Amino acid sequence: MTGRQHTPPGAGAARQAEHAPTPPVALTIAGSDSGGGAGIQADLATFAALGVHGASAVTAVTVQDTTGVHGVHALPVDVVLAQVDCVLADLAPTVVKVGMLGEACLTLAVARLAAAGRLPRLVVDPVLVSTSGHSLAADGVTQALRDHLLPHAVLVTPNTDEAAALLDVGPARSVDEQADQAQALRALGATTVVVTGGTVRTAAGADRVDVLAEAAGTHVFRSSEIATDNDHGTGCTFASAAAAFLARGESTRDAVLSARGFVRHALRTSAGWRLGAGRGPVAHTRTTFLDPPASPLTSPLTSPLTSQGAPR
Ligand SMILES: Nc1ncnc2c1ncn2[C@@H]1O[C@H](COP(=O)(O)OP(=O)(O)OP(=O)(O)O)[C@@H](O)[C@H]1O
Ligand SMILES: Cc1ncc(COP(=O)(O)O)c(N)n1
Repeated sequence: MTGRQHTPPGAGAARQAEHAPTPPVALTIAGSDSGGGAGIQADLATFAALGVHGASAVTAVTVQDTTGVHGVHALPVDVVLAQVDCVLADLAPTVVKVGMLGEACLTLAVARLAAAGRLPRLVVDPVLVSTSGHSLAADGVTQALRDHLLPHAVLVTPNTDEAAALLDVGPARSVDEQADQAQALRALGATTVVVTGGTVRTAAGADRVDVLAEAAGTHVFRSSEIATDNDHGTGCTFASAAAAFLARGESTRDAVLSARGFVRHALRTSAGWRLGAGRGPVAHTRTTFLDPPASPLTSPLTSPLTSQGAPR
């Protein structure tokens, strides 16, 4: 080739993009939701929205839409572990998020990897039952999670029903009971536990309450409920957003606060959507959180830590 090469329009931008900083990598080990609202699909969309490269190990294929779960097909344990192995070896994720495991044998196999120190900064969303009421966990999963996997987690994110099931007690009837359950779960060995989705009736409607338990104490985050029919997958989105913020370098407590802000923004953004005949997905990727790219981790995601009465 002779002379100066022709530079096509936009090539400068393309070259710049080639030199974008390497993103952090997170691995999600979770089930597929064919409707795209929860599970692997929610996790990867959330990672992408937050500038984190998402790798995935699929544990099960669910036949699912916004109206419910119509079938669950577990993948063989060795197929799941092969996905995890190759991602760990090649992409070196710095955070691993676990969602639906489905079967006790897989839960135990993942716990063995965690015990061997192979799952860095483990975030566990102990998925047991879908919001639509379909079981996503076979016999023995609850016990395997409680006795073998949770003790290795830096963060566990049960909703109030999952917390009660893991502790084999009734659902919390007050914020104090929700806090007691968060601390009781933490006593099983996880560094931090946040029990999500408590509801407190108010004169104006309702508040949603998440309670975080850590070594330093218990923190209650309380905000007004967002009126929407599109709340399918909020738990997966919350846990994967927390994993993404951990991967971006935030402390666990800050990552939880940022994840809360992300989910609330996603809920608000999708509140007017009509996707499917049932409870639609939240707006995982229609967020403007990280715009402009400069100082991406400041407002409006983060909010000061408060006990009682977090930002609305
Ligand atoms: N309608 C709502 N308004 C405000 N916050 C909400 C609403 N629904 C869920 N959240 C928040 O979303 C986060 C995770 O929600 P939640 O506890 O409902 O998870 P989950 O029950 O595991 O969700 P899912 O099972 O649907 O994936 C929490 O911070 C919770 O407070
Ligand atoms: C594959 C998969 N993982 C997790 C959930 C929980 O989400 P939800 O409680 O919103 O149904 C789900 N429905 N499907």
